[in-house]
Amino acid sequence: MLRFTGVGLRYGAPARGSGPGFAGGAAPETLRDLTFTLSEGSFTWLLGPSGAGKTSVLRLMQCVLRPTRGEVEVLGVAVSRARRRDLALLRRRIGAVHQDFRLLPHLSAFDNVALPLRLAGRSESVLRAEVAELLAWVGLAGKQHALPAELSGGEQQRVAIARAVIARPALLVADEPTGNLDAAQARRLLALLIELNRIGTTVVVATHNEELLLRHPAPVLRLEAGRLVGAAGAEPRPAEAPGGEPGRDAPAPAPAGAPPDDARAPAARVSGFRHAGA
Ligand SMILES: Nc1ncnc2c1ncn2[C@@H]1O[C@H](COP(=O)(O)OP(=O)(O)OP(=O)(O)O)[C@@H](O)[C@H]1O
Repeated sequence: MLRFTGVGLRYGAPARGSGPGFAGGAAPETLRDLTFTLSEGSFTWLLGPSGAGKTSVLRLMQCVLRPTRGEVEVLGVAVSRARRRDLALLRRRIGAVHQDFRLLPHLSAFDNVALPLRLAGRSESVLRAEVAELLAWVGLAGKQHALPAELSGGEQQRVAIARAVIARPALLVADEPTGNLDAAQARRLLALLIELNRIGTTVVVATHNEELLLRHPAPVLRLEAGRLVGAAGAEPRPAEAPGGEPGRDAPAPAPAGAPPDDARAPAARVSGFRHAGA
């Protein structure tokens, strides 16, 4: 479960509880009064104009930032009160796709994707097949040995996505994960996120890509100037389609070009699946 209670974030200020005498600073808050709960296994779109605070919300969910006010609870852990060591362990259960990819430049595509499994102590013989399968699924079978600098922006984004999902995290946060992908690749990524969610991962995706919302209607958190807009921040309907109403009651049919059922993402075919640390 993911719970924000009265959360405020002010960049440049010490996190709540990090030192005595903290008065709050003079800069305006980037995030203000965020209160919402996302249940375990949910799928949520995070929307809002540029600068609204979407990346900041995802960083709080990833536990790389602590709130300056209020409380963030991630997978049962209250982040403000958690010890550094516990936060490090918690982060291993969270997959993240960053807007700027953050691939390790000296590692090949294969080794970047393999990293979370190696950190989890998986044997080389097992991880080799899993990494190869996922890289093939995202269309990079021939690029396993390429360094990030030898890949296009879209290819780097696909490596970043594969790295985020390979360990089947309990929580996946993705920041504009289709920003560098063409329409077909974006649909394939969506299929991967849906399969991961279907086997239990809580998924939160920040996006400006309206087509994705129409294809996969799900609850929406909408931010404007650091605040949630809409009732309690959770809207049950996706953005309206031009000339149509794709709401939750009438999910959009998969348009032509969507992956067929037999093209299920690798995550869906794993039997006996358990989330990292579950
Ligand atoms: N490290 C930082 N230090 C200071 N201010 C920051 C920092 N990161 C973000 N901000 C500010 O916080 C505000 C929200 O930024 P954020 O990146 O969360 O928005 P966003 O909705 O993700 O935007 P975009 O859609 O353009 O990525 C912006 O005004 C930004 O300048």
